[in-house]
Amino acid sequence: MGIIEKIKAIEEEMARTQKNKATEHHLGLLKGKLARYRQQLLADEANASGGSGGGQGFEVAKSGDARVVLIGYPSVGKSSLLGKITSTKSEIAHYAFTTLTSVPGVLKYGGAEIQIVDLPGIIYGASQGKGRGRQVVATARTADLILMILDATKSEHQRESLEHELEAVGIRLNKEKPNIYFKKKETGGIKITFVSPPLPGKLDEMTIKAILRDYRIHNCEILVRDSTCTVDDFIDIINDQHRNYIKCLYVYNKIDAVSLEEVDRLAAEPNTVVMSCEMDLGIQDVVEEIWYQLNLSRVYTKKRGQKPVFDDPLVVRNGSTVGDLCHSIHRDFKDKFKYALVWGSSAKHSPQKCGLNHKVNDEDVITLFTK
Ligand SMILES: Nc1nc2c(ncn2[C@@H]2O[C@H](COP(=O)(O)OP(=O)(O)OP(=O)(O)O)[C@@H](O)[C@H]2O)c(=O)[nH]1
Repeated sequence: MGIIEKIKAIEEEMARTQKNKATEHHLGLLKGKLARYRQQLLADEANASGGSGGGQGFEVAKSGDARVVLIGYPSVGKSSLLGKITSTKSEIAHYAFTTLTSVPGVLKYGGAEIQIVDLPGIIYGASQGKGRGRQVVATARTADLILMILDATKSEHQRESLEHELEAVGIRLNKEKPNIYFKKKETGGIKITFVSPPLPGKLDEMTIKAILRDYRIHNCEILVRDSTCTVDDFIDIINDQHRNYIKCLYVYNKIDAVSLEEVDRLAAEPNTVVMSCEMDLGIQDVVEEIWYQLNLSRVYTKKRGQKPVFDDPLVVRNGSTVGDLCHSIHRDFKDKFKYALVWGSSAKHSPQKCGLNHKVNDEDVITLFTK
């Protein structure tokens, strides 16, 4: 039996099996097997095409301060959005499948440069290893944020099927890595510890052991730190190098074509923004939400006696320190650092004299003094 047939067979068996106390353990084992075969399929595909992410027009060099990847079905308005928020123009035609290669565009936000990549609207079937879908997924893995563009006039099915595809290839949306410690060992057998007893229906010792046997793991240490962890969480942890935890913003386009009630309903969903590219509605909200989700801060530098440079900020993660800023300038810059003057919301008074441990805020201005 080929790998695709094996995957199909397991999926069918899972669909047939009723979920209850007696089948819980068996279902867990099936899930583990499914993850293993899917992994193998993706690896085979990558080898066959000569490396991960191969193919024409897909390998987009990462540039700028962050990367946002647009995913969506054909004709939902991805090209229209890209045309509105970035400096790259892509052709818009009134028929499906116009975007065949990924078009990197740059979104400028207060001097920060965010790379926006539009992927072909052909993601469906990716988890079955179907050609381009798999390449789309390889690029999606490199995203700091996924923008799932959805058509407000279409059914929820579009969102569910995209989520399912991403899920099947190991991309976890808006989810933290499960709180389970796992370390393979050379000897010593299997040691499993639960910080608190597992809740009913959650991950239990018997299922862990069965999955480990299936994965041919005979020596390891496991610490389940959270009693709400599920079998799926455990499978993610043992397949950790093939998992990506990525934030996702759901963007519903074409709200001009649905009722106000429907717009309200969609807008109230978590991690969701609504817009109409055609009517130029909500586009700025999308940009602001992208910036917010990326969790970045811009810090403008200023030379002594001069005005700050507002078009070329240092861009760092929220919560970064002056030390992190120095590091982003140059690896060795910290060694030369004497002190900094900071203006802005992180400063107690303007300017505040600070050391390397001072935490900066978005839009602060800084002057660095060196030895
Ligand atoms: N009613 C309405 N139509 C829109 C809106 N935005 C885009 N469209 C239409 O939807 C169609 C597809 O738009 P594109 O921007 O090419 O969509 P795409 O997702 O890039 O499509 P592919 O290139 O096929 O992946 C075009 O005919 C647009 O005119 C909108 O806000 N409202």
